[in-house]
Amino acid sequence: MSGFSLSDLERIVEERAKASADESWTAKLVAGGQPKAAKKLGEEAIEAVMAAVTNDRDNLIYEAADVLYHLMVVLKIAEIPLENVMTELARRTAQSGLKEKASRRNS
Ligand SMILES: N=c1c2ncn([C@@H]3O[C@H](COP(=O)(O)OP(=O)(O)OP(=O)(O)O)[C@@H](O)[C@H]3O)c2ncn1[C@@H]1O[C@H](COP(=O)(O)O)[C@@H](O)[C@H]1O
Repeated sequence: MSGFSLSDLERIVEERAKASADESWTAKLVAGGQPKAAKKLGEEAIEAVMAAVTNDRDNLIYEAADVLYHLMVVLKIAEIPLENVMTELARRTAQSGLKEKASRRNS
């Protein structure tokens, strides 16, 4: 166990967003605005998908880390605290994903 959490990453992103864009990738992404940052998240997600479908375990771990980091940057730009996402996930624990999907189909 690394002991490192998404909350730690959120704090780092929050802090580094204030740095100069010359010395921080985070600050550069934030300064570039949401369309660019979201596009980067999409690219990293596609790289993770490719690693998954090719059973490239090591690369999937690497790309998943890229996805989580870039998602944290996108959430930061959107001013959505990680806590809001965790609250939504917690709400979903009340129901199975399959049941939730079926309830949407019936509505
Ligand atoms: N976790 C990350 C993190 N993950 C990925 N990246 C950067 O995201 C960029 C991804 O860009 P690219 O896809 O072009 O890079 P790549 O994947 O190597 O390139 P390809 O081969 O895929 O084209 C790289 O520059 C990575 O270094 C990250 N940059 C920062 N962090 C965290 O943010 C902290 C602060 O970083 P700075 O903001 O740069 O100070 C770091 O200490 C880390 O904790």
